[in-house]
Amino acid sequence: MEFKLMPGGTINGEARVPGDKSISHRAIMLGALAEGTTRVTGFLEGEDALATVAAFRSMGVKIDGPEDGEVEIHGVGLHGLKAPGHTLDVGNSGTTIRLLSGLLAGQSFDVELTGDVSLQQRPMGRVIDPLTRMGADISGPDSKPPLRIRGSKNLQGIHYDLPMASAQVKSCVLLAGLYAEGCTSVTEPAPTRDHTERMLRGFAYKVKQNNGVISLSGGGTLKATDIDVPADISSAAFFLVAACIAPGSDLLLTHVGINPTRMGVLNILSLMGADITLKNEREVGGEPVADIHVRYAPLKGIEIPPDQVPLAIDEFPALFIAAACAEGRTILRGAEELRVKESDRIAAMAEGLNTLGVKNEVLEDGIIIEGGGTIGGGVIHTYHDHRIAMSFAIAALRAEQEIRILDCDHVATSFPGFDALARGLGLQISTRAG
Ligand SMILES: O=C(O)C1=C[C@@H](OP(=O)(O)O)[C@@H](O)[C@H](O)C1
Ligand SMILES: C=C(OP(=O)(O)O)C(=O)O
Repeated sequence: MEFKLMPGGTINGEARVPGDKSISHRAIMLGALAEGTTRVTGFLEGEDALATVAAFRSMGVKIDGPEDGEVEIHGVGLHGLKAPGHTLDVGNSGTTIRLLSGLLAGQSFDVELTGDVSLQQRPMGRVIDPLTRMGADISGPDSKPPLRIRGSKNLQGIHYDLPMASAQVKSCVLLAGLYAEGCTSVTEPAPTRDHTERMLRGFAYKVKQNNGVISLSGGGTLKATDIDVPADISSAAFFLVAACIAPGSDLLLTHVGINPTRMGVLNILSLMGADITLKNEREVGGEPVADIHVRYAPLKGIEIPPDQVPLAIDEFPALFIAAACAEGRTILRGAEELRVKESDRIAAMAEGLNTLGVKNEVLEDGIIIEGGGTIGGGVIHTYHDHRIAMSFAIAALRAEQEIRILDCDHVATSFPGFDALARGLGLQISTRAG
């Protein structure tokens, strides 16, 4: 599928974007391993979260739905999973493969995990290393998928000092820790999203946090609970930026998760001069939520504070579009993790910005973008990456010519219905098979 965008437009109205991808994955995983039935509302019916559902169904877990965002998971307890009998293909989802690696390292059966062409290029050494230290038997060619995990290993709790700021690695180690003897603890170089810790507590599992050390002990049980998944701030980010850059825009995004470990996009846009206000702040099932009101305001380029980088990691493709529309220069450093996402997001964004005539300089760990010039048009390659596709779609609001975006099927991994919602809010987007 391709997107075609006519230049210009404003963004107006009210919308609730689909459910949070990180929370949706974790709801299925913990619900499956809990005692009792977990009911989820607001679940993301995107391909990544559905890959997690399919994986647990293949391991004998009865899951009803999703239907209109509602899912019922009939938990089998921490030791109730069954051997899947075939390779688990988790598609495009890095979160699924890395978190599952931790959970499956402590099972009594062998399992193989793989994914699509993009996932097969992503580094798995980052989970193989700590899991091996815990006593797991896990390997993959060149430390990439397919991953083979041999069961019946007795895992030992370890302390792991994460070499990179990654919530997936942190979560992988903590989830393996549920099956390990003794205490498993982690420290991270910078805070990353804490949905796993919050949700474990929601399932009545004790997780401690002391002076930056996050720890739990193996051998407990998870108790089923109800989960209301907020709208995904990573999906909201495209429309936040869209409304910021298109003169005349006025947008309300409802029920968005504003967990402090996900707030980087709001903090960075505010530093750039955005007109954003949070309304109706509340807490839903252990996660803070708000309605976000955003109006057009002229943006200025900034040097992005390093502590905001892990808190906005998936939002940088959209933020690069904001930077292209801002007056002056925006500098991002310390974001080398962007190179190992669904695509090398620094390279893919730089290539697209070049196509549109936006001056930029690629750094090993970031990019410098010269904003305020004209944005042209052209043909964009997405490299199998949903966030590259959606970012260049919103760039059309300030472009002078048509933008064609190739290979947009992957948008459905995180944001099913993006094009229809975007059209309803004012983006001049059409789709075509291709
Ligand atoms: O834990 C999670 O749900 C995620 C963690 C992040 O990945 P890293 O842990 O690789 O930074 C993020 O990019 C991904 O979209 C979701
Ligand atoms: C990096 C992402 O997801 P994952 O790692 O789960 O593939 C993303 O959604 O931007």
